[in-house]
Amino acid sequence: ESVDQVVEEMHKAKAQGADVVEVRLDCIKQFQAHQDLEIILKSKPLPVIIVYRPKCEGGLYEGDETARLEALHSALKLGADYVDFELKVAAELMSKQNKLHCGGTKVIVSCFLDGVTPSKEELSNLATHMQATGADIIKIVTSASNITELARLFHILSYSQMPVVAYAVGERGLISQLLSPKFGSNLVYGSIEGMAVPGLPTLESLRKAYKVEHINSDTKVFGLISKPVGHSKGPILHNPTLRHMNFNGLYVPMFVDNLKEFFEVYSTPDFAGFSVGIPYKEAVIQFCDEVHPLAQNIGAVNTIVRRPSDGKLIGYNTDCEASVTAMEDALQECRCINGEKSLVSPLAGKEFVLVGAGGAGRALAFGAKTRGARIIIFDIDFERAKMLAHAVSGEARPFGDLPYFQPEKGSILANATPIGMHPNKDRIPVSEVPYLK
Ligand SMILES: O=C1C[C@@](O)(C(=O)O)C[C@@H](O)[C@@H]1O
Repeated sequence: ESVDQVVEEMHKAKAQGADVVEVRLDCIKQFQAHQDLEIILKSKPLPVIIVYRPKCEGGLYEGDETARLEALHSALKLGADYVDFELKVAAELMSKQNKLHCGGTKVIVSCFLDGVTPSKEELSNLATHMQATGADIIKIVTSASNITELARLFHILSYSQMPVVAYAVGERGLISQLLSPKFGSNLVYGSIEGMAVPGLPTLESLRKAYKVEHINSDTKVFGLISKPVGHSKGPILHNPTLRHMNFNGLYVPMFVDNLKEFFEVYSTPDFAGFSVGIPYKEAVIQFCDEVHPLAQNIGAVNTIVRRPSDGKLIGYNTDCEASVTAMEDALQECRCINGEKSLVSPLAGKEFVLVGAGGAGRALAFGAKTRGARIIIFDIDFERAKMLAHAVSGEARPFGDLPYFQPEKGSILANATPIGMHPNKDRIPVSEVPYLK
């Protein structure tokens, strides 16, 4: 909001690994164009993009248009590395002055499209129109309401003859930014610490979790299909693993609203595999070409591989074995006798109280059954609880009875509900104070 702060934040951006920094003049209070730009451009530690967004284009500037354009021209004259002109302005300037440039400054012509992302043809026409202004780089930003719209932006990025930046903002737009280097984007935007911008990844995540500098056209994409998706630790788990294996791949969160449309649009070998999260673990089975017998039995898939030989989607369930062995490992630690682990599963014969009979719950129940546990199931949908109980020879209880349930000593409680998920991490589905008869 002040020139001093701009200078300070530019240095922070550099320290956090940015290559270029965008300065939004419209955010500076009592902005004095010439004087302030001189300070900013003299003290810049990195190449700078100067942006001065008016309110009608999503910015904060509400003043006179002539003063705004004069400020942008000052930035050109003072040697800003890049100046961003909105398409409308750029087209007008070109028709009046026949030029947008000054010195070595590069001109970005930008366009923000609110609402549904236009078709590929419309986007191509728009890109041609933007290019005709004499821009060095064109930048198209949309507000995607569905992840499938992003494929049109990837198309523009892949086929454009000139440098393009194209991405969508919002939770559903995130992968357009993370994957944009794969499809040829010139810049990836990230926000610096303490200045989170809704819908933009943080610079730190771009550098540390996603390592965008390593992404290229051969990078295979893996993603978590889920809704919501922001809670997942998947990216910080899988991306370092992929790098450790020297595998050119990237794991990204994919906010999916419609499974059918998703699989239709993202059907190329570039999209090599998926994790499946809440609420799709059961519904996704119908989109798999083949399903592993264990996953078929459980009725839930949490991992999909696109088979390289024929592109078919093969569904697996890794939740079952993973969750049960995690519990066994934890219980074995308490059971070690003279440093020896017992060969019998510590779940054998135990009371196993499962809350939530959805995709994750089903995997847990099947896993616990293979280890000989006695399974008691609660779910807000009693029919669903009964169906699962029938499949694992367990017992379903009405959800309303949960607060009064008297567990056996040493009984295991498994929470397979969204209760306790980010951001309400300290919640659990039962009372912490036992019910006393
Ligand atoms: O349950 C989980 C967690 C997960 O959904 C996630 O949020 O990262 C990913 C799934 O593959 C896994 O089965």
